[in-house]
Amino acid sequence: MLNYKRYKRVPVLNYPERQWPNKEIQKAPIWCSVDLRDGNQALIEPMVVEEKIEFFKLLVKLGFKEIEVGFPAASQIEYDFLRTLVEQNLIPDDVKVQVLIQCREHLIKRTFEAIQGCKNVIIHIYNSTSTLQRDVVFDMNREEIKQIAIDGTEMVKKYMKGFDGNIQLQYSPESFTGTEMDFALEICEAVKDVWQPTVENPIIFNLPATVEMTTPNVYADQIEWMSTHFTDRDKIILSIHPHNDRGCGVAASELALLAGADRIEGTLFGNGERTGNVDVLNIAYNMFSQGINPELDIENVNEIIEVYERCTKMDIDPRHPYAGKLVFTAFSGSHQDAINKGVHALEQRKSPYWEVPYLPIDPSDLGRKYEPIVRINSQSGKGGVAFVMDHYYGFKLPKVMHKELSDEIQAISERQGEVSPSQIMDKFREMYINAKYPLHFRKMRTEDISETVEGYDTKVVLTYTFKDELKTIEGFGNGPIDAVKHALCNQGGFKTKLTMYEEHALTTGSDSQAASYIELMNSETGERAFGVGISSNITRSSVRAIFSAMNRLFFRKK
Ligand SMILES: CC(=O)SCCNC(=O)CCNC(=O)[C@H](O)C(C)(C)COP(=O)(O)OP(=O)(O)OC[C@H]1O[C@@H](n2cnc3c(N)ncnc32)[C@H](O)[C@@H]1OP(=O)(O)O
Ligand SMILES: CC(C)C(=O)C(=O)O
Repeated sequence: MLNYKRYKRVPVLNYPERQWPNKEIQKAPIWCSVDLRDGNQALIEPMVVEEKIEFFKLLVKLGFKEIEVGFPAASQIEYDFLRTLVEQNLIPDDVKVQVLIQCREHLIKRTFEAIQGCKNVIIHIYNSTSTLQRDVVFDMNREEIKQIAIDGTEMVKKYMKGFDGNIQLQYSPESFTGTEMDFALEICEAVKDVWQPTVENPIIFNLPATVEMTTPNVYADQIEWMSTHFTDRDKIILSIHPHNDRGCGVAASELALLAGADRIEGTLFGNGERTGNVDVLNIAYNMFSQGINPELDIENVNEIIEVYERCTKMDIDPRHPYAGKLVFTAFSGSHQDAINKGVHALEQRKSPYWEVPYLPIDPSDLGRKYEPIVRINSQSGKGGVAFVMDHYYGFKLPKVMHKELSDEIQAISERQGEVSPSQIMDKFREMYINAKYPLHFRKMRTEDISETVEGYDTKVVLTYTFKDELKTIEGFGNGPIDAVKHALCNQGGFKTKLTMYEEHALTTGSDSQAASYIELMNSETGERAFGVGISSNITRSSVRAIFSAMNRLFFRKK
């Protein structure tokens, strides 16, 4: 049996004044990417300088204005990377580079050497403040831990004197979520007192869920409590830095935004320590799907995936929100049916809003234009097959035809598994369009007859083969379709009734084709069959559909 008694419940904050449950996200936060630091420090193979440069360029292209580039005092690669950014002039003027350092003098000194030449830098100092780390890692009391932060801030003030660019200070009470709130507040206030931020150059207090320890509402309470208890709130940017240990990083971030966070640190696709940092793209796409401008240029998720996978050597899970290969694909019949109907309704209503069941956003808005929304396997239904015929080949099959084709495709999928669109089209062609034996239409001439013959106004002279023998016959009817049907029925001794007729253009432009769909009923037996014809001429496509239906009704092997 699982020994759950080994685990203590994380204390929750007693905070009944909370306001965040009544709020809504209204705008994008300040985004800060920590891919090149927190993400990178968790990789099996951390990125080399060239990979970091490529990744940095991607982040700039996506619109990140704050990018943590590493821990330059930690290793030569980290140091060299920042120097390369500076020396190759790769940091746009409107982008702040952020560097992480422990509150230790030799590391701070080295970091200031690394940032020489940068215009805008966020110096990010941290120390662990949680009850557990104070006890087992540092063996220090609250005052001693606070002193580390104060000393670190003073050291930054000392070294910034010889620096030309703009410095903003960020302080993280690391392991914040395991820290008593009054102590987290006390230590931040102590740092603030030393730093003396201004409204123009606010200090960033970054309150990390270094380890996600409990439910997202508790993190939101902690963030709102801090936000409402800070003094000089207008001189503070409240930043969050959630991890995803319980799989709730995105939820915790969203609730923390409601609770007053101004800024989010996270990574693309949630790379990072253990289960990762929060996935900032996920949050941004969530905002986008609510009609909020995410203020990131994320309209080509495939390009982001490509650079990410190459540089980090990590894969995106097929079910990853927005980015996974399968997240915009429906295999199951009822989902496909609803998507098929939803897409048609969208086209017909011409609404400016995207509203399709099971698809929270239009995949093409993320640059996922060419990926299949509907894939066909044994779980699929007639709506899915109709969707494939329409979306890949432009055939808008009449509803009454859906089942017959779908039954055939289902039989194939039960034998072989997934059925590709081209296999579906091949089957459709084989069943309907190529139903040209024994009756095969060749040509026809139509005449309007003013003096009606037996009440008909159209005469056709029809040439076709029957079992490869060429024949030319005449027929009369109300319009060419009726006249051809009568001609064939009289010639062959068949009695039929037309029970369905639909047609539409297949493509637009000068070489457009028409598709015609017909259902004929054998008036003696009640049996029915569909026929399909295509041609650049609408009359000819209808006649081909009649031939197809006649062959299938009277000559198909049962
Ligand atoms: C939650 C996070 O992600 S925090 C960021 C973590 N990232 C990294 O650690 C990656 C880069 N780090 C490194 O490469 C190394 O840690 C270095 C180069 C920075 C420092 O290396 P070292 O000095 O050899 O060792 P280490 O990091 O283990 O330092 C431990 C010492 O620093 C102290 N320390 C740890 N964090 C801090 C801090 N934030 N401020 C001040 N002192 C600290 C510890 O108490 C310990 O002290 P002790 O030696 O007296 O016991
Ligand atoms: C340095 C801090 C912000 C950190 O990475 C964390 O707490 O996860």
